[in-house]
Amino acid sequence: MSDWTIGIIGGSGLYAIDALEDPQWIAVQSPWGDPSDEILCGTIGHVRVRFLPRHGRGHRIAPSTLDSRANIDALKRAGCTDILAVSAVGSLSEELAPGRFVTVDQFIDNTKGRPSSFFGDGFVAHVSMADPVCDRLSRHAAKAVAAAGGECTEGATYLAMEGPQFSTRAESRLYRHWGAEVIGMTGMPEARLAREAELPYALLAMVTDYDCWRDETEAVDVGQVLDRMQDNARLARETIEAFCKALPRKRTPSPIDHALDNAVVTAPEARDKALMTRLDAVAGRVIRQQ
Ligand SMILES: CSC[C@H]1O[C@H](OP(=O)(O)O)[C@H](O)[C@@H]1O
Ligand SMILES: Nc1ncnc2[nH]cnc12
Repeated sequence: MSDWTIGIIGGSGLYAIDALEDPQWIAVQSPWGDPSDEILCGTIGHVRVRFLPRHGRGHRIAPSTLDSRANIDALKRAGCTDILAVSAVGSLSEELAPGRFVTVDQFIDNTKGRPSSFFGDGFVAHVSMADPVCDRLSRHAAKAVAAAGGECTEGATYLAMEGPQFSTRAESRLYRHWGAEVIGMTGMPEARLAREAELPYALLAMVTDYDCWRDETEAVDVGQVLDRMQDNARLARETIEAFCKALPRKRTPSPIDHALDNAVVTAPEARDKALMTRLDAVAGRVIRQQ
């Protein structure tokens, strides 16, 4: 086995993966809440894989109520070194037609009131989100899409909306003016939390629709998203398999493994013990150092 443990977060339409050897659903407790489901643990080639369906099996959990803190914390507790998240997205760009895969490299967070940090009073920390994804994983994901026979555009700005309703036409056009290229409901705060947990994170998005800005296309509905996802599910699964199999055996360190170095501002004597206990997985590395 290599030293990669890849957490895969499966989005709409991706609730399990069949390429896993020795698959086992395992419940992982988190002090932050209930993860969306048990974690499907197994291996693909030389890589340990921990798969978590973002909305739970059967798509039980809505984007606004799914507990991203519990999900990221549980994946960290399950030993993940890196996370590849998969999402269905609407396209805000003519060139990104339904069926295409996209690696996200920037986010605009327009979600409202979701818990978006592990830190707070008693343990204040500020990580950089300037470059919110791991380039190495994103490049690797794009190559895996090509190896599986799909087409992937590298680098797009993802607008995270609250939902669960889809956007109005005015919103959809506004987001295009803001420079957003794809839209979804779950990429934030997930990406922020992965960074706080020092987990390199990449978001592989599958374009399912043109949202509602394009006059010549029907406005998005959930049927369009799920139909497109069903068409793409095989490609998504083969991409995940190709992604794991092509990882080099040796995982060289990423700067994101140390995202909390120089991020914590609360003096050791002013820290909240109860919060530090909850942070044992996410920030244990820096807590133990100080
Ligand atoms: C099922 S349509 C809207 C739903 O699909 C996307 O989910 P995910 O990002 O988990 O693939 C979108 O964000 C919404 O949650
Ligand atoms: N148009 C859209 N808006 C928000 N989330 C989506 N997920 C898939 N398509 C979407």
